[in-house]
This record gives sequence, C-alpha cells and structure tokens, in this order.
Amino acid sequence: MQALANDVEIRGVYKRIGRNVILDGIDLEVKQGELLTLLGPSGCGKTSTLNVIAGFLDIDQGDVFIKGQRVTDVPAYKRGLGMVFQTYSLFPHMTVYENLDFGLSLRKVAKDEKKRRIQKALELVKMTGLENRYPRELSGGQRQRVAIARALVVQPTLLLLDEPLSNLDAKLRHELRAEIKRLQKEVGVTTIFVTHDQEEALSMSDRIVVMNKGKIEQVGTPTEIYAHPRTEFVFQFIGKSNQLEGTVKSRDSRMICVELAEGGQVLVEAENVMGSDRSCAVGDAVKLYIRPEKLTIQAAENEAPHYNAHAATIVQLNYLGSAWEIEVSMLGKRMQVLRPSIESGWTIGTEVMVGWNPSDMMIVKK
Ligand SMILES: Nc1ncnc2c1ncn2[C@@H]1O[C@H](COP(=O)(O)OP(=O)(O)OP(=O)(O)O)[C@@H](O)[C@H]1O
Repeated sequence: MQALANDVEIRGVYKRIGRNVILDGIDLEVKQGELLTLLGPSGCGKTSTLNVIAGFLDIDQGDVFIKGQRVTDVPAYKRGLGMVFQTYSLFPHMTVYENLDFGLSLRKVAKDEKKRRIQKALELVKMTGLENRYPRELSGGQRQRVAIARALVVQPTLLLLDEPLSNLDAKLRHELRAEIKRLQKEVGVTTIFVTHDQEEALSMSDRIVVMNKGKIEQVGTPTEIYAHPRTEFVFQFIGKSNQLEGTVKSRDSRMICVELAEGGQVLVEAENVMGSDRSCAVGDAVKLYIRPEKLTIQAAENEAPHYNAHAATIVQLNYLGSAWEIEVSMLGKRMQVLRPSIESGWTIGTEVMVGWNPSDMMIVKK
C-alpha cells in the first residue's frame, strides 16, 4: 500500500511565553484523512499545538506545513480551517441556518450551492428541521452539532476540534463521540482533536499523540498507546495500573527476572522496558506496572496458569455492573484486579491465587 501524504507537518516547534516554555520541540505529522488526537493533562500544550496549526499562536522556532505548503507566517483566516471549541461559539443572534450561511457568504458561494451545502451539513449532524432555531433554543449537544456543521460546511482543509464534548453530560458525550467518528470518516476530512479524556481518545482516534510538559511522549494507534506505552508517563496517564518495585536479578534477550522488594520474583518480557533509553540491566532498581484487567484470579487450590502467580487475600469486592473490581492484598501490597465475574462464595478474606503473563507487565528503571 502506498504511504498516505501528510496533511500537516510540524517541525521543531518551540514556543515560550514569559518564562514558560509551552512547546518544547514539537515534531508531528498528520496523515491525510486521519483523526489524530492530542491527549494529555491540563497545561501540557494541546491547545497551544492546535493554535499553532490554526495560526492563532505565533512560534519562536520551527515550521508548520499544511498540504505541503509552508504556512508558518500565513494568517489564520487564510489557512482554510474549520474549528470547534469547548464553549459554544455560535453567533447567538443568528438562526442555525444563518450560522451556517455566514462562512459561505463570506466566501461568496452561489445561493443554490449554499443551500445545498447547508442542508447536507445539517443532515450529517442530524439537525435537519431545526434550521430556524436560535442557539438559545437548542440543547448543549445540539449546539455542538451545529458548531461542527458550521465548521464542515465551508469544506475546510482541516477540522480542528478543541475539547468539543467536555461541556456535555456523560451520555451525550458518548453519543457525540461515535457521531464525530462516523461523520469524520464519511466526509474524509483530516481532523485534529484535543482532549484530556483518555477514554475519548482511545475510542475515537486513528492515532493518539500523548503530550506532557510541552513535549510529545508517544505517537501511536490507540492499541499501541494502551498496550505498548513507551514511557512511564504514558502508562500511568492511560488507564489504571498496579505498581510493584524490585531489583533486576537476571535477564536474557527474552525475559527479565525481578526480585521484588516485598519478597518473591516476577518475570517480565524484555520487550516491555519503558523509558527514554529502554535500558534495564542486572542490579538496576526498577518499577513494575500491570493493569487490573491483566491480572487473573482463581481459587487458591488451583494450579497457577502463569509464570507469575502469587498467593493473595481478597480485601474488598466492588460490583461495577459489567465487571468486578477485586482488591487483594498480595506481596505486602494492595492490588486491583478487574474481572467480568467471580466465583460464588468469594468474600472478603477469601484466599486466592493471582497471576499474570510476563508479556502484560511493563518495567522501567527507577
Ligand atoms: N497566553 C498565555 N500566557 C502565558 N501562559 C500561557 C498562555 N497560554 C498558555 N499558557 C501556558 O502554556 C501551557 C500550555 O497551555 P495549553 O492551553 O496549550 O495547555 P492544554 O494542554 O491545552 O491545557 P488544557 O487541557 O487545560 O486546556 C500552560 O502551562 C499554560 O498556562
């Protein structure tokens, strides 16, 4: 398959405001037609990166290319982008129809063509029939749909979405997530989406860029980011985790054996070393991470199914509806286990065996 062209390229972007370095050497490529998400904690530079692409934030060093053209010094209004923000940015004194018409009239699109495009955009976001409503007569979700339609109606080169769902309630957020994903693929517009919500990022994106303190930690597909985090930060930011500590006792090219601080040994696949240089030698003090859903749990008398298996005691049982969250005391620590079901009769104090696969544990030098 031929490699897709890049719609956006950012090279060595550096930006300082006052004493704060807010973007510290950002290199990024956005492929044609993909939905790329910028994910990270508050203040990590997601919005600033989006604003650099949009042309709202000038930069101290580096370059920005859109569709192969250097746009570093091109003003925002000439970049041909569609944007949707967290807060509703519709014109309050205009109807839905007029809000969509505005950008088309500016671009001097012919009347019939305008009408056709507005109808099509409203159809895409399922807002047909509400053309004559004012923003104040719409729900939060409907307003964001109109904002998306308004961004799309001008057929932008790129669609930029800055936390468009964060003011909506959980159910609506879920619905709109799926819809944005569907319509993005239907229209085929290259989209950059900003969020601090890891579930939103995992469920919607073709690729995710995890940012931390003005730098990119990792770029990858949702499964790469979740299952093969390259840094401790990415592992901890995406999803829940249990942590153990120890010292590397032996290793070969395939496996690392760690002597735990609390006693006992565990095996970790050598591929799962995180950190900038991904090094891990005998004698190194290390931290080990495992996600709750990767731990298996069974009655103490059964034979352990994994290399890593340890006696544990149930200390808490939480029923979550779709799963059980089981807290166990093990290796002198409390660990979370997440399973779809538990054996009948298990209760606080039940002795169990907790195990996991060496390929599911991540390791990083302290
Ligand atoms: N105009 C400004 N003046 C000074 N500092 C700024 C300015 N704009 C942003 N910053 C700082 O730059 C850093 C990155 O901000 P940015 O808005 O890009 O982060 P973010 O990841 O989008 O955060 P959030 O999720 O909270 O919106 C923050 O530390 C912020 O305080």
